[in-house]
Amino acid sequence: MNTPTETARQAVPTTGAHDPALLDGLFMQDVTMLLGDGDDTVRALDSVHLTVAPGEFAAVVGPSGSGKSSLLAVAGGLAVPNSGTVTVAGRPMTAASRRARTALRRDLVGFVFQSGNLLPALTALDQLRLPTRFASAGAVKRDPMELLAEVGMAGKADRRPHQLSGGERQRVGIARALVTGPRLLLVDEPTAALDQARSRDVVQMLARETRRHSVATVMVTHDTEVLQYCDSVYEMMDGALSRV
Ligand SMILES: Nc1ncnc2c1ncn2[C@@H]1O[C@H](COP(=O)(O)OP(=O)(O)OP(=O)(O)O)[C@@H](O)[C@H]1O
Repeated sequence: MNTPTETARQAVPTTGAHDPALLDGLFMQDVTMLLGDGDDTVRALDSVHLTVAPGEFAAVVGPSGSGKSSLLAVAGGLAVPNSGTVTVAGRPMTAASRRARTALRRDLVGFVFQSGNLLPALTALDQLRLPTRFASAGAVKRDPMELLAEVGMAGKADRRPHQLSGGERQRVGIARALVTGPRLLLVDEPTAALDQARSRDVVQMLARETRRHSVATVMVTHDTEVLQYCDSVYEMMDGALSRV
């Protein structure tokens, strides 16, 4: 059986024509994005190539200001690059109108933020129920209680964020991101607010959920300790991405 990384390599032919519409997971080809204007223009992404297959857990490291947030924004259709191709499950995240991009993002992409970003007034269970209400009719919806159980939070389903620890909030955030059955999971510094043991737990959980749900996951991190749980590691430097 192929590892996710081998599948990822095979997914992009090195020669000849290929059709991004046939590629599952995340596919980014020759993506360049300029930010700012005039003398202050920055090449936030510089000819970036990245393929992440379903079930693959990819990490992106790099210094502050190197373009990691820009990469997540473009992959998730929150920003449009100046040039290049970005597809998720074969659907174009670049060419579509803002409205179409919003719909694609809602149905195909899950986001996990630094500190969970939960809504203070909602219980853990309601954090997961909310996005299922906004998902389109055809979108996959997973059972919120089952997902909470998967991340070890079934016993605390009725707790609000202030009644949870940082690691627990992050688990709920991961479950929430998965409840609409995304094909791409974008994770921004999930361990920034956690100690080493909890960081490991959370990242191991991300690795497990990535495989279980066959989602392509991209995690930005400064935490080199957790890279051992990832299938592939990339480094961002002045907007250019290279495999480590
Ligand atoms: N709106 C903007 N206008 C001009 N330049 C910008 C803008 N947003 C970001 N930049 C610049 O683009 C580059 C990439 O920024 P980005 O936020 O993607 O980096 P990062 O690697 O995520 O940084 P950090 O780790 O500090 O979050 C930086 O040089 C930044 O200053």
